[in-house]
Formats: sequence, structure tokens, C-alpha cells
Amino acid sequence: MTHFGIKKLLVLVDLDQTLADFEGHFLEKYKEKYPGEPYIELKDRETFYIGDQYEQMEEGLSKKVKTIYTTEGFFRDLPPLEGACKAVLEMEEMDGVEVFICSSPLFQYKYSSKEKYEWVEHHLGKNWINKLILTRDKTMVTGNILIDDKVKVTGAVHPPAWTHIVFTACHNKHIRLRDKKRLDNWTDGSWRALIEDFKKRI
Ligand SMILES: Cc1cn([C@H]2C[C@H](O)[C@@H](COP(=O)(O)O)O2)c(=O)[nH]c1=O
Ligand SMILES: [Mg+2]
Repeated sequence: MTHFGIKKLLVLVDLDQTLADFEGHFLEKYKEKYPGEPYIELKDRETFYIGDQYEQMEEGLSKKVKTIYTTEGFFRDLPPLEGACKAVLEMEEMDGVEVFICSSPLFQYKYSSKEKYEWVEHHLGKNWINKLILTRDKTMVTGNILIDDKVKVTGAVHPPAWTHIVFTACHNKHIRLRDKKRLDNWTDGSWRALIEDFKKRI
């Protein structure tokens, strides 16, 4: 994006399992609600949709899984991943960089859409309400980079405007990526080198 001839790197950052601990919070709430049911440790998670792996383990469990993340307050109460908010706030302060949060609400949007706004306001500040993009199709959003834990981000636009950086999560750690870079965490400073590298390319 240019503003008076100066190019800005537009960074889209996903929310669930990139900034917020969807998986850890899910497991905690699932064990509380269904103490007698089998569960999957985070180290053993393998599919993007939690319900898919639980259903493989035992028929009917995906329905129970769904009751957890469709409950009022689930999205609002997600804890931030370590270092995530600090990194995003620092990224926004970098010269020539502008950050947006790009997140998909649930199809059952009743609580998740509103609660994503509440999460962003609470953890990043009121101004960031202007920077939250909610869409079920991230390929429709323009930008230079999308940092997102979902390995296959697909939609109506192919190829999308952005380069996808895969944020490492329990469900994708075992996947060998041939044509995409990873960002493993927000704590070791590697995100800064990644952004500096992309700044040189635009
Ligand atoms: C793991 C998981 C996620 N979802 C939902 C939760 C969110 O609304 C989206 C993921 O959004 P993102 O912007 O791609 O992070 O998917 C789900 O429905 N079931 C799941 O198991
Ligand atoms: Mg995500």
C-alpha cells in the first residue's frame, strides 16, 4: 500500500491459535465439562478441526467438542499466547509496517463475532477495533503477509494477495511444509527478522 509514494508492509495476523490459545482453552473447558470422556493431549493433536480428531477417536464426540467452543464466553476468555500481544503492538510501531487482525468467526456467529471484538479491545486496546477484519474468506482480504496457524487458507481468490506464513500450533507441528515459511512463536524475536525481510521485498 502506498501513501504519498511510501510503501507500507501490510501484515494480517490471525487470532485463534496465532494470538489466542484456542486449543489450550478448549482442552481445559472440555475436561471440566466432560470429566468422564476421553480427550487428546495437545502434543497428540493432528487435525485443524478439533472435532474431526475427537470423532475419529470415538463416534459422537465432535458434538460434545462443539458445545465447548459455541458456549457464550469461550472466545472472549481465550488467553493470549505467550508474547503475542506485545509482538503485535511492537510490529505496529515498526517503520513502514501496518498490522491488521484477520479472523474467521464461527458459522454459528452468535457469540464468536462479538467476543472477538471484545478480545481485541481488552488485549490490544480500543484503537484496534479499527484493525479487526472478520471474514469467512481470508483470500478476499488484501495484504502482503498473512500469519495464520491454518495450513490451507483457501477461498474465492487464487492466488491470494498475501504470502502465507504458517504459525506453528499443536495441530500443524507435524506437517512438512514445502512452499511456506513458519513462525514458531512470538517470544524469540524471530518475527521481527521475518517482517524486516518482507519489508525489503515490497
Ligand atoms: C480449531 C477449530 C476452530 N474452529 C473455528 C474457530 C474459528 O472461528 C475458526 C478459526 O478461525 P481462524 O481465523 O482460522 O483462526 O474456526 C472450529 O470451528 N473448530 C475447530 O476445531
Ligand atoms: Mg487460527
